[in-house]
Amino acid sequence: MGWVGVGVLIATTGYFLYRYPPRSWTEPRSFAPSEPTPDAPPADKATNDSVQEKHGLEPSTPSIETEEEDLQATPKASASSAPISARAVPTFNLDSGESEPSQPAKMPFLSQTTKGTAAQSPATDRNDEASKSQPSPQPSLAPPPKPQQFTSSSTNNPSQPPLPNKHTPTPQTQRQLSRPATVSSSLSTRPGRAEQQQPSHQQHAIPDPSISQEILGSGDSCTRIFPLDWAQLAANPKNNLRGEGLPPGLLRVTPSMLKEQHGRKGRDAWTSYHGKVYNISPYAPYHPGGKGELLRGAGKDSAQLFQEIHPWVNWEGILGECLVGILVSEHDVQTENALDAMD
Ligand code: HEM
Repeated sequence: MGWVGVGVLIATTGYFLYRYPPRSWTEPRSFAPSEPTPDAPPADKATNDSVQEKHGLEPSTPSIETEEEDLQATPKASASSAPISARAVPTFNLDSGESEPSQPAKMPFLSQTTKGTAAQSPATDRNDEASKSQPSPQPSLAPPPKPQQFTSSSTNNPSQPPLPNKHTPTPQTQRQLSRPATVSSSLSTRPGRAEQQQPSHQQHAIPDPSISQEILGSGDSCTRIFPLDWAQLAANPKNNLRGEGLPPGLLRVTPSMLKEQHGRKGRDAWTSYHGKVYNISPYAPYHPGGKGELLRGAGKDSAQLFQEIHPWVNWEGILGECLVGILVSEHDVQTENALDAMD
């Protein structure tokens, strides 16, 4: 019997050596992934079982040979080494819990998605929220900067008294210094000023012309009114901006007549500009430079003053409705009067 067993062992060993020569032992994994079949593990198991059963009948089989046979028993048995070769390639090891934490670090564009899904997990929710709340650069979480509000109290110069008196056109005191681009651009030819001015967002009532007339006799100065108010006032044909008691046509105004219209003692303030005479009293409360500045030209020609200060301002566009007459010399008027007397 012993010889028979030895013979069977030699025969078996010779058969396997013939079937799987030793040179193929060094490359058992080269063909392992090429035969991954869904039923590989059962087939592998069955093959191993059959081998074990065979070795179970051979108690004298060396363990070294058994391991060699386990690895290379059949081609399907080689496929059983697929997990080993898969472990060698980390990208295929989806079951490994070690690769998941390192994945977001390698791929930042996936880290947010990973965080987003992980944030839904209660286990990692606290850590993620803590990490989000601390270094979060989202500006939407911060309150927006409070817009700067320009109120009459904030824009008014403390040294410059407001206009809460009887001479002030009532609805304009709360919006001094605010200028609409549309009106100002139409009234001024100065380049770049329209961009600096704030858009209008208010409705302005047309001031009562009687109030404007009331201003004429006042001694107020530094009245700054919204130019739109003056534009609306000038656009109203019912407002007699030329003054009370004047004939409908243009007057022939001599320098002596002009000098008498100085704006005091209940008289309107007239001024001349390029041969035309204007009643500047209605515009006084609306003059951006102040009433006192404007009245510096009362009773005389204002061309030089006007050109020195703001040559870009459209005089005719602002004071067109205030045109009283044309400036003539004293001699012309005397001659005309003499001719009238002769007739
Ligand atoms: C005749 C004597 C006048 C004087 C002494 C005078 C003086 C001034 C002064 C000091 C300013 C302020 C300038 C500034 O804040 O930068 C000003 C602004 C202004 N004045 Fe006169 N002014 C006179 C006549 C006029 C007239 C007749 C008009 C209208 C036709 C007028 C229309 C304006 C306008 C629209 C502004 C604002 C200009 C701007 O902000 O660009 N001024 N004036």
